[in-house]
Amino acid sequence: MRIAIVGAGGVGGFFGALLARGGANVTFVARGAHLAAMRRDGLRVEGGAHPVHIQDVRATDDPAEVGATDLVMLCVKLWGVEEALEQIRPLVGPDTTVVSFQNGVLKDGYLMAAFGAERVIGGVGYVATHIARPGVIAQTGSLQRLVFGEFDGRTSARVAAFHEACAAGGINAEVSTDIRREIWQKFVFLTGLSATTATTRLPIGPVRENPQTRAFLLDLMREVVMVGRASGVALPEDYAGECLKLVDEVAYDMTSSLFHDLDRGRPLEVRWLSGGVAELGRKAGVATPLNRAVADILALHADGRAEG
Ligand SMILES: NC(=O)C1=CN([C@@H]2O[C@H](COP(=O)(O)OP(=O)(O)OC[C@H]3O[C@@H](n4cnc5c(N)ncnc54)[C@H](OP(=O)(O)O)[C@@H]3O)[C@@H](O)[C@H]2O)C=CC1
Ligand SMILES: CC(C)(CO)C(=O)C(=O)O
Repeated sequence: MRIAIVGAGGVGGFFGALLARGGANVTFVARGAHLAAMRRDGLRVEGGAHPVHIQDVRATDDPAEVGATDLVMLCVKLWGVEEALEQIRPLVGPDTTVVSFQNGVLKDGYLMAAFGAERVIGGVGYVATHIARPGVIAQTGSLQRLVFGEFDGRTSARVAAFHEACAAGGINAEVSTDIRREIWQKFVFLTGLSATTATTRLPIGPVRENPQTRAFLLDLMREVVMVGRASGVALPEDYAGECLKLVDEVAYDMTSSLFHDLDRGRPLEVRWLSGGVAELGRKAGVATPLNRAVADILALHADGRAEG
């Protein structure tokens, strides 16, 4: 299977390395020092249970060199989507499938607008990773999981083929018949985790142990569930409670991609995460004071530091 990974960072670098290890024909679309290091030294994943080193990495900053592929995985930050979508047009032919493993619930709309709904399948990625240094992805904990599927829930040959490629690389991959709900479930978990770790500047361990920050986390997630339900997503009413159990299972020192970006002075995705909850809540008539407060507090950092 010919797979183009657009954005070879925490998510794209990690899952792309596993797909390449499993035998898929993977090309990374990358840039800057990270691209140079991958070309020179290959791509490494460190810190998790199973370190990976792919020596011969196909990587480019010019999608036209690659041409149409079977599947494109979009893994850039949400603030970089517009630029990336323009740039990757040469990767998308009549038979190409496009999937985003970005966070949030608005991402697939961007893909459908750019390439047509028929080319897009839905996806969510669970992993705690970041670029430690050029050419190297650092993983915290052992969580790694991809869930994907057709938006109409049917089983399809393209989803089955991607599932096979993931399994060959050792990815915990699942096909969903209700991918929209999966995307929202991840949104509940992620906005809780990212909002609390970024505002406290601490990993999830201490946040979930302290009764006050634990209640804050639960209430943040409850707001997202209410917005999802009001938007027609079949989330169980007590889904935030279920999510809290998931939060209790992740590594004590796990943070979030938002935390890493804040820590490094990079632009934040908060507009699409807690800010997205507040915006969707406003449209659906659901009050979201906690998510709004998180978005307002982090607004001063949303564009990153000049040197970040
Ligand atoms: N990291 C995590 O643990 C998880 C993240 N996510 C989500 O996945 C998405 C990606 O996050 P993450 O992997 O952390 O992001 P990273 O910043 O680690 O990686 C993105 C990479 O893509 C590169 N990039 C951006 N635009 C382009 C472009 N036009 N051409 C070539 N390369 C480009 C970036 O380069 P540069 O640095 O130069 O901008 C960077 O190397 C986000 O939506 C995030 O919320 C989901 C699950 C887990
Ligand atoms: C919460 C986590 C680490 C889980 O995948 C994530 O998606 C993120 O931080 O972006």
